[in-house]
Amino acid sequence: MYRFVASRPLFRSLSFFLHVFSRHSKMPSAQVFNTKDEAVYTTSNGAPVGEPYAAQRIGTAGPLLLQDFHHIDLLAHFDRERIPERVVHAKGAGAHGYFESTHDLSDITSCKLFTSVGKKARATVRFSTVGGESGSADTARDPRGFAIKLRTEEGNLDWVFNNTPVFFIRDPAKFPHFIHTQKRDPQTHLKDADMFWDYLSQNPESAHQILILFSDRGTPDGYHNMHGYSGHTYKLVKDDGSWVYTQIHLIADGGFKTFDDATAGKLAGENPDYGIQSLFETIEARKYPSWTVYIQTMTPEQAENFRYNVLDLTKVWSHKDYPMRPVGKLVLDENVQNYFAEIEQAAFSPSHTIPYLEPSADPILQSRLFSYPDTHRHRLGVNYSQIPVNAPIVPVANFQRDGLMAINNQGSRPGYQSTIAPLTYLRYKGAMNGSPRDHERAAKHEIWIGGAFWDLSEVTELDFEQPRALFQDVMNDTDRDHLVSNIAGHLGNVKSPVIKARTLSYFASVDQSLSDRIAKAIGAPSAKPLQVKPASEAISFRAHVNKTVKL
Ligand code: HEM
Repeated sequence: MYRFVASRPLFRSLSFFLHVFSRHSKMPSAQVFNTKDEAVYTTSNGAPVGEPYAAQRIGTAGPLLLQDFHHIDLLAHFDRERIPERVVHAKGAGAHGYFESTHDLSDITSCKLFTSVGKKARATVRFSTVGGESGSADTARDPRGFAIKLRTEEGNLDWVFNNTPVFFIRDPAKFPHFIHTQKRDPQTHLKDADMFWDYLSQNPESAHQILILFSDRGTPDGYHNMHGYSGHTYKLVKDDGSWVYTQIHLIADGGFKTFDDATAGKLAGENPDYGIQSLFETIEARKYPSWTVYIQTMTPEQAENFRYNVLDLTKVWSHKDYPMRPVGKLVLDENVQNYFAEIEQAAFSPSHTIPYLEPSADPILQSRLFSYPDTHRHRLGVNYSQIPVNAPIVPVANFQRDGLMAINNQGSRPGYQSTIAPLTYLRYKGAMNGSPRDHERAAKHEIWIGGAFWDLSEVTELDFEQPRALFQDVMNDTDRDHLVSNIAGHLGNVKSPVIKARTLSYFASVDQSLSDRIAKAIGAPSAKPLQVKPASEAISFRAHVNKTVKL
């Protein structure tokens, strides 16, 4: 009795708040159940229950009764509360908001979202760390995920981005190896510095990303004070079949704020949920976080003359040669009502795209197009796209039927191409992969002809140019001091002298003084750069195109 009397005023004000909030919620798929003041406590089949804490038993001390559905319902559901956490990016935070187009891109794309100034799409965003489990610290040194779902009139567009413009790998089969080295050792079940640097020093194309990760950008101040980058090259397509390569950037209007290593480490102990909390409280205080969305573009001809492979995710495009062009704004203005329903169950995929915004042939991106829906089927079930947070705001009409949790099973519509209730087919000229294109340039980078190769990229001197420029020209003295001490703090834990020496060679390939400063800090001998082929022996994108494409 005491429990109910004591908790009722709190329950009443909370449920009133949820009720009011849900009525005004702009989030189309947010669901709030039983928040009305007069809600009656029930079993899952809606039958009223007198006392939630009571269990049926024989007498007052005998065994429990199987007929007490309330009790079984309660426990059985509780036993199944957990779903698999994401294999990577398990720890996260999220909110809702909107994207608004501020500039007309109709000279380069027919994508409706980007060709009409003022067009808006409701958004759900999930930020995350990568390597840690769902209870790990928000301030860990790690890249951050920045996943955005935009609900457009032509279906959902997901931008599954990170807060760094480059990545550790460019050969997709390396991903599970790399991730395993960031997670726990199979025997000790501990994170392991030897494993971490053993992998990286064998795969030096990671150097660019590692320099960013071990700068203070590796420990952002919360989730909403950072930029987001597509990293991958995408394609913006026009109705006439012409297209440009593009890179997408979200630049935080409040700037990219970071912590130094000591502050991040302290917060990891004191408040592991710092990022979740600061995002929620910032939105509650109506200081809505916002980003300006820009693109860089490159024509197919420019791509063939670009110094780097346009499909290489370890490289950035110079802003001078490929200027940033504004596109729109992303604003987060609504906290979730129910974290699990609206964020944990959110399923983002680079393959969720809309007409005229297409993936490039970047092999990592191509591999991700498969991996995300695959993991969603495992994590959330085959009908994951019918969960309210994932459901498009436009009607879905196709021939997919049944399966676990089929909530929108498309009524009486026949499950085959039928003349009884035919579906209408919109024959876009330039829409989605494989549609007809009449432009010669499109054909050139669209029709790939060649043998089936086991492809694996090679590291050359070219791979150290951008990290070297980052270290020597972009970073200032403080940045460089922090970089050295952040790396030394981690590499100093490595036990194997061989791995330590190879890692110092890896950094010497970027800059000898960087390597020597780290070596001094960890008390190791100076190391020479890795032996790799000269930049002139790197296979250019033009050579790849000419080798595999015949018109
Ligand atoms: C071959 C390379 C990659 C593979 C196989 C891969 C695979 C995965 C998988 C399986 C998940 C878990 C998804 C889920 O359970 O919902 C995930 C999450 C994620 N990945 Fe990747 N990933 C790769 C590279 C990348 C890259 C290059 C980026 C960014 C440019 C990225 C950004 C993200 C983000 C933001 C999430 C979290 C999505 C969310 O918040 O639900 N990943 N990745």
